[in-house]
Amino acid sequence: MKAQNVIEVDNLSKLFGDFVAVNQISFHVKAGEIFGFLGANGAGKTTAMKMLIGISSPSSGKATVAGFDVYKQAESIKKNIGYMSQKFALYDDLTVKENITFFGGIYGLSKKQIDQKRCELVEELGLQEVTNSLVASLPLGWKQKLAFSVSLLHEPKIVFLDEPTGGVDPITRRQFWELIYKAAHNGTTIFVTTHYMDEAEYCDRVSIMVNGKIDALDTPKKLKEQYKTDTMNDVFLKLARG
Ligand SMILES: Nc1ncnc2c1ncn2[C@@H]1O[C@H](COP(=O)(O)OP(=O)(O)OP(=O)(O)O)[C@@H](O)[C@H]1O
Repeated sequence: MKAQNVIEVDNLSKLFGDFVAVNQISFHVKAGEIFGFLGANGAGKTTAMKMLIGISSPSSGKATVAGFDVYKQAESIKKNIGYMSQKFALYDDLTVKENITFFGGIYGLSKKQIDQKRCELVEELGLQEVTNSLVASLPLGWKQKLAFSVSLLHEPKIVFLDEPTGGVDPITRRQFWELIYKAAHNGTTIFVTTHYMDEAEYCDRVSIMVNGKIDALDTPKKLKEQYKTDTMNDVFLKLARG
């Protein structure tokens, strides 16, 4: 692994029977980068991400995450990353405090570390009034911000976010992205999938998957120049429509 790359992917593929869900993708992500992983529904983003977080073995190709091989060192990958998706987030039937304590324990933090992290997190997110409320009772945007912060409890090198802001309004999404910027500023690498093109504009670099392949990869500025458009939305539409 080159020193500055925390994710290196080389010709990675995943087949389900005869169906090629991920087709020989190659890219790298640098330390501290916010990397947007875009594609239409069914393009293969989640399948690719599952290989990178060590829960699905590739059919062929190579990849390392945080310096660990996805085939042989999946357990080390899991210890060095954070993960958040719409489907896997927090426990609705535990309180804010209980969720932080539970996940802190899963991530191997001591009681002292958990208490300290909980104080910082509650302060940062302004959750003082709701620490003993069930997560189920919180607005979705608060749940997302809390889930993101919980995914960073063990200070992972990389955090993988699979459509983290689905279903909330643009202002709440913008607030979520402020947390992302802060984490990136502190050195955490962000790998994020999204269907919101305003969010694609916030990324350092963006890849766009079409039918299992990466058809474009660059900074939002360069992609807009290359496709002669003013918005990432138009870049996306040009690629997705072929
Ligand atoms: N376990 C599986 N078995 C068979 N096919 C699968 C499996 N998982 C995913 N696929 C197929 O692989 C393709 C890519 O799916 P994937 O979920 O990776 O897409 P995606 O880009 O994440 O889409 P979305 O934006 O809707 O989440 C789809 O056609 C999907 O039906």
